[in-house]
Amino acid sequence: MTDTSAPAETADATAPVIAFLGTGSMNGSILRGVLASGVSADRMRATTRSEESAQKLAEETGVQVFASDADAAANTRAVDGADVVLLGVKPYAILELCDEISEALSPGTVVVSVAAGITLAAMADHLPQGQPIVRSMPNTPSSVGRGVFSVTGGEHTSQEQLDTVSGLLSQVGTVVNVPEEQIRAVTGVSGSGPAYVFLLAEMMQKAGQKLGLDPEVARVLAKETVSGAGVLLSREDADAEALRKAVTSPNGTTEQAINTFLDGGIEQLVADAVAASANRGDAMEQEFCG
Ligand SMILES: NC(=O)C1=CN([C@@H]2O[C@H](COP(=O)(O)OP(=O)(O)OC[C@H]3O[C@@H](n4cnc5c(N)ncnc54)[C@H](O)[C@@H]3O)[C@@H](O)[C@H]2O)C=CC1
Ligand SMILES: O=C(O)[C@@H]1CCC=N1
Repeated sequence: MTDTSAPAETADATAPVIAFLGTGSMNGSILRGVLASGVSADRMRATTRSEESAQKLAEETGVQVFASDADAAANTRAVDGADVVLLGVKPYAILELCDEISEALSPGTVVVSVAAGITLAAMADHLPQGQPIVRSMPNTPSSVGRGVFSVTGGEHTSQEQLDTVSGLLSQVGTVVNVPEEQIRAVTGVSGSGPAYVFLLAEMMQKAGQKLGLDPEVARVLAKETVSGAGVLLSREDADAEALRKAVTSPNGTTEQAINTFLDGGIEQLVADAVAASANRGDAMEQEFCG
């Protein structure tokens, strides 16, 4: 275990205590976002697989971090006394983690899974009878407070408990409520979505290089274009179509590029890619939840 000294700020004793179990890309993004939103490190605990990553995370964040390879009880220690437990391990490991922490959970602790392909019913089978459960589909921009999350409450989750989880997640992004059968679509659009945008940036950089730009210049142009366009789109009432049209002069350069995308079938390709992500979520449900 890596036990850090108490952080300087005073913890808000009314804020929920959150345990982040498995703090890789996704749960690490949420943890960092929650911390940056002003929640005290005193109200959080985390676990990682290795002692080395536990130490790094503890030093970076001031959160108490337990390493599961050094301490077999790491996850149960982190859960003890938590109001909300965020399960952030890979899908294949979620149900085993539910079994592992079951005895340490209080009846009112809300267990939230951010995993693709793990159903509420499967989690309920691996947690104590009546345990409040929430299934969420997040995305990584939550690390900068710009995530988007779907939430779906389980059978024994009260509206108040769902509101607690939504309130927590809304500190690092936008929260939408969806029925469980729509999580596949959320996964296709926003869960996997940041990767599509980064892929576009990568491809723009490569295309710029092909046209003779220095690699570093191409990188800066692609990165600043994609992130700058994201800022424009993030403004209230901004509309993607209107913003696109504002760049596209009649018979100008952009029109040629947009027509090339459309003639090349980008609309169908994007629909196919979003559906492929959703379908993979379905297949994972079959694989891991029976
Ligand atoms: N990466 C993403 O953009 C998104 C991921 N998700 C979901 O988030 C979950 C995690 O995915 P990533 O963060 O991408 O994976 P990751 O591999 O980056 O993170 C998982 C972390 O859990 C740790 N871990 C594994 N077993 C552990 C244990 N027993 N105790 C403590 N720590 C343990 C691993 O060392 C690793 O750091 C998955 O279920 C995925 O479906 C959902 C939406 C988006
Ligand atoms: O690729 C994955 O399986 C996870 C779930 C959504 C985004 N990343």
